[in-house]
Formats: sequence, structure tokens, C-alpha cells
Amino acid sequence: MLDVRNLSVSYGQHRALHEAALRVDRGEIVVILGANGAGKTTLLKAICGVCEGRVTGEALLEGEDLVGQPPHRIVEAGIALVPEGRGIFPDMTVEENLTLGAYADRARDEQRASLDRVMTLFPKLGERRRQVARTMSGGEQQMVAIGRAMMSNPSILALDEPSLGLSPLLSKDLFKTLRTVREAGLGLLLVEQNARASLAIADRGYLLDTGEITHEAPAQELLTDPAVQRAYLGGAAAKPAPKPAPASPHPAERPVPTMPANRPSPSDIAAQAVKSVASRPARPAAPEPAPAPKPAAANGAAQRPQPAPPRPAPAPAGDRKSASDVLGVEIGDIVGRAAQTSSRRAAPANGSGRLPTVPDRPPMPQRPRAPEIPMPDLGSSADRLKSVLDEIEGAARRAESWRPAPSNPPRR
Ligand SMILES: Nc1ncnc2c1ncn2[C@@H]1O[C@H](COP(=O)(O)OP(=O)(O)OP(=O)(O)O)[C@@H](O)[C@H]1O
Repeated sequence: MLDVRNLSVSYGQHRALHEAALRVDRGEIVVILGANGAGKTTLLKAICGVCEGRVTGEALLEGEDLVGQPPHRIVEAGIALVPEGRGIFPDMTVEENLTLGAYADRARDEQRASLDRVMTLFPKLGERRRQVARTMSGGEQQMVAIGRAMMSNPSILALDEPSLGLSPLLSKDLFKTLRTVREAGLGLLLVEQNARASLAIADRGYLLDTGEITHEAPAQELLTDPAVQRAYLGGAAAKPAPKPAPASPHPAERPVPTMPANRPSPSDIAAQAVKSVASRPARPAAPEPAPAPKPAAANGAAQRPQPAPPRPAPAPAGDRKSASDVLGVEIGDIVGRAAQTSSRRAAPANGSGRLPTVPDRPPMPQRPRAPEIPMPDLGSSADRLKSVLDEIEGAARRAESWRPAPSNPPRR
């Protein structure tokens, strides 16, 4: 019924499909298996007239070539596409979605009959005909999408990954549904990620590898083919696998990566690492950082723990300036003279008239003596306080005796 020959598609310089050939008969499910990017969607779109790339070759339906025809003409000819992602109208009811599928001339006259047929095939859609589509489960929405495609009364239904995003349970329902559609006499061209489930319901299958159909066989044969099992079924004993891994030049030649039998265990690796650290030659000791310069210690202060912040290095002794150098007098002399002055003014507490003797100072280093500076007579704080009080008392007395000066009487 559908006979595809030498079908090629290019997207610019990229050839996504190369001279593909396949056939789908009435009442037959044909599955296309291929890795991601192999060209499965491109093949379906090219047949259905919705491919963005440049399409050459032939897609004959009942002898009529569909390549180059507008999509609505292809629907009229009898092919309906259920795109990946369903493409239903989420805010419309189930019935509205289904009715929209009957826009083709070939379906319009039989819209009522088609709706009844779909509702009979999928009783759930009949029960939910008034339900807004987006409120339905993923599996139910997929059913709406298939039902809508069937409303155009097609002879071939092309489905792109219908089980994508469905739970295993809903996928099972979906594949049951597809069987039902086949029993209604339609031919199904199915692109599916779930290779095991799709081959289980399919009649024949094609392997598509980087744009080329590399193998065709009955579905049961493909199911038991070791190369197909390795490439698409996750190994003979494995459960249905998700999306197959990226393709090798040919699925049958795909190398299966295996772990070496004698690979080291994690504990071996850890032991080896420890051993290598232990046997590593000792590194030469890093040079000690220069000790932080410390201020000159006196009287055993060097024994006390010193804070470590780095400090500027002390100037060489020859450059150092003492307070005496700066002031031009010896500090010791200043202190001694101030003490003498203070003793002259303050009354001794013991009445002896003598102050305790100032202990002898250590001899000062011999320096040329600076000229003597006369010291100001600063006095003691008691003296200063007393003089301030005297002054206040005097001011108070003057204030008490103060009288305003007599002034001239105002003239009349
Ligand atoms: N509109 C486009 N423009 C350019 N390149 C495209 C376009 N559509 C598909 N291709 C390219 O064509 C190649 C086949 O894509 P296609 O979608 O047909 O692969 P697929 O087998 O369906 O992959 P998947 O299983 O991941 O959906 C990819 O390399 C893809 O990048």
C-alpha cells in the first residue's frame, strides 16, 4: 500500500536520510528502530509532507507519489501522522479534539461515523468526551492524539514515539490500543523507543542507522537477533531498555564495552595509594623562614613569649636616635630637676623637711653634654588648686562689695 523508494532528506549540507526504502501494507504494523539522530522522525515527516529539509525520492500510496505534495493533500490521500509530543489542543474537550481531526474531505462526510468508530475503539474516550484534554493522564492524551488522527479516516497511521513519557503500565495499554487499530484494517508505521514492546506487536521491522536502512526482517526475527538485542534491547536477558545508545557504524558490529575481569578493587587502589605515599623519597626540608625580628630584650624579657607579628627591622645601632638626642637634654636630668622643684614647693608629709632620697641612677653613657635648659617652675597641683580657689574667693568678695555707680536722674 505505502511504498517508499530512494527517499533522501538533506538539512542544508547535512544528509539525514539516504535513499531509504520501505513498505507498509494494510493491517500491518511496521516498526523503525534506530539510535538517537538516526533519522527516524525525518523519515516519518518526509512521508507525511511536513519535513523542513529537502526531500527527494518517492513515497507511493496506492501508486500516488506523495513527495512534494502539501500536507493536507497527503492527509486526503490517506496518511495521518501522530507527532511526537501528541500535538493535541489542551484546552479543548476530547470530543472537540477528535472532531478537528475530521477536517479532511475524505473524512468530513463521515464525521459522525468516524467519531462513533473511534469511541468504540477507545471506550475511555467516549466516557470522557466532555473532559478538557489537558486534565487527562498522559496515556489518555496519547489515546486522544491517536483517535484524532484516525478521524481523518486514514489507511496509514504514522506514529512518532507514542509511548514517550508514559509509565510502563500506560505503555502497555497503548500497545494494546495499536493492536486494536491494526485490527481495524489500518497500516501502522511506528517509530518507537521501546523496541521490545513495539517488536512484540509488530509484523516487520527496519533498522535505521545514520540515515540508512541497514536491515529489514520480520519482527519476531529481530526480537531474537543477538545484534538487535545488543543494540536496542539491552542484551538478551535484559528488560525493555529506554532510548538506545548512540549508534556505531552498524548495530551488529557495535562493540560492547566490558570491564576487565582482573580490574583492581577500590581497596586495592587505596592500598596502592598508601604504599606509594609511604615509599616516596623524603622531600628536602623547606628552608626555615627567617625569624621575625624581635625588639631588643632587656632584663630577661627575651624569655617571655613574644607575639609574632612581623615588625620592621630595628635600625642599626649607629642610626638609632634616643629621646636625649632629639631633645638635646638628658631625660634623667629633666626628671631630677623636676623632682627638686617639686620638693621645694610641696610640704613634706613627715615634717622632716626632707624628701625620700632618689635612688642613684645607673651611670649614663658618656656623651657630650647639651647646654642646660632652664626648667619652667610648674609647681604642684595642690599649689595650682589653692591659687585658683584664692582667686575665686577674692572674686566673690569683690562681687559682694560691688555697688553700681550713681547715675544722673532722668530729666523731666
Ligand atoms: N529541522 C532540522 N534542521 C536541521 N537538522 C535537522 C532537523 N531535523 C533533524 N535534523 C538532523 O537530522 C538528523 C536526524 O534527526 P531525526 O530527528 O530524524 O533523528 P531521530 O532518529 O528521530 O532521533 P531521535 O530518536 O533522537 O528523535 C539529526 O542529525 C538531526 O540533528
